[in-house]
Amino acid sequence: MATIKLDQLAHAYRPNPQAPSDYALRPLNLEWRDGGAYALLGPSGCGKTTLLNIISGLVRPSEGRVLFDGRDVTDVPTEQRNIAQVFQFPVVYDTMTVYENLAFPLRNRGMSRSEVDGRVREIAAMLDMSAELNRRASRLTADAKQKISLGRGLVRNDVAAVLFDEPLTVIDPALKWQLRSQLKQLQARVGRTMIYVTHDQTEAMTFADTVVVMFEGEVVQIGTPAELFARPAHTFVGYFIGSPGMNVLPARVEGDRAQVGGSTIRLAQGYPRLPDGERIEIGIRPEDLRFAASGEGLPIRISRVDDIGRIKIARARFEDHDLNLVLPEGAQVATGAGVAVPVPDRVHVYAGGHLVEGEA
Ligand SMILES: Nc1ncnc2c1ncn2[C@@H]1O[C@H](COP(=O)(O)OP(=O)(O)OP(=O)(O)O)[C@@H](O)[C@H]1O
Repeated sequence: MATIKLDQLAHAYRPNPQAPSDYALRPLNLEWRDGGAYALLGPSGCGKTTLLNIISGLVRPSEGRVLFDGRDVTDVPTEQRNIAQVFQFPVVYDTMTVYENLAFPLRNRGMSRSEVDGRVREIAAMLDMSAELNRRASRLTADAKQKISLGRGLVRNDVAAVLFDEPLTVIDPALKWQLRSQLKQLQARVGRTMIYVTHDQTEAMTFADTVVVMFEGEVVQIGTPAELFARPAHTFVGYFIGSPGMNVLPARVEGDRAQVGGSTIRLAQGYPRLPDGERIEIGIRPEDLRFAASGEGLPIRISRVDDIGRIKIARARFEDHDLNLVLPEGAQVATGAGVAVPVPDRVHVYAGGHLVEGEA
């Protein structure tokens, strides 16, 4: 196990990068705690795989260093980094049995027969594969093969970290739920540093204690699932996490007032130091807007109410913008006019996409 530190790291696939957009990974400093359960979350093309491959050594960063427990491994090849990696698609030996597949990484390291047997049976039990140990891998479904890949990633207990790159892509949706929570339990039990790459917020939130959110080659927020939800550090985080995502509205902010079109929204704090020339927006979660038929609030017109079971979502227009409100269970709201009342201390202010701290 190891603490993994990325020091002034950046990566460009093209030579002589100049503009930020030339980088697949923009400069970052990041420390992955020993034994932590991390998710690396972001949309397609944001640089997740690049970052993972830099940690495993498949890609050499064009700038900066990778340190394992303080040791510089930037130029150390993958095989010597002691990393287990699980990919999107199964990597198994078809001619071997499930048992032999799981035993392979251990036998390779010269572990004794009884130790190998103990580890293989333990991992198989964790993955509900004990009954299939003697079956040949070629006879198994894609789901089962991917479970073997997961098992092979988890079977060694001497690895610096286990890296998962969208490991549940080929798994049947019903089994996905089960495997996702099993993986979380496994992580807690084996206590190894694990980094799980995904573009699926539910997968990230279920697996990780700490979620690292990436957007356009940049790490835009690192936090617990609750922190990401409560205080998105970037408009992208607000939009990407939560269902529906945060409402983001262009605004003019002066002191403790935000102006959206002809409406004024009171803020919990003042914002005297907003940078010049940046796009100013406010973000309000649909959960932080209360609907009222009339009274003080933002004038809205509800066009549709979607009942999605536990909650209802009102789709509305406000000052020429779309606005979503989450309505509590049992709320009876018809389409038409009303007001939306925001919780003042949950209205966030953003400049150029990044959260700005208010001043009391
Ligand atoms: N070998 C490569 N050569 C050149 N450009 C690359 C290479 N690999 C990735 N890129 C580019 O780097 C950027 C980041 O890609 P990366 O695969 O790291 O993103 P990702 O978030 O993992 O996306 P996905 O979820 O689609 O795999 C993208 O613009 C991609 O086109």
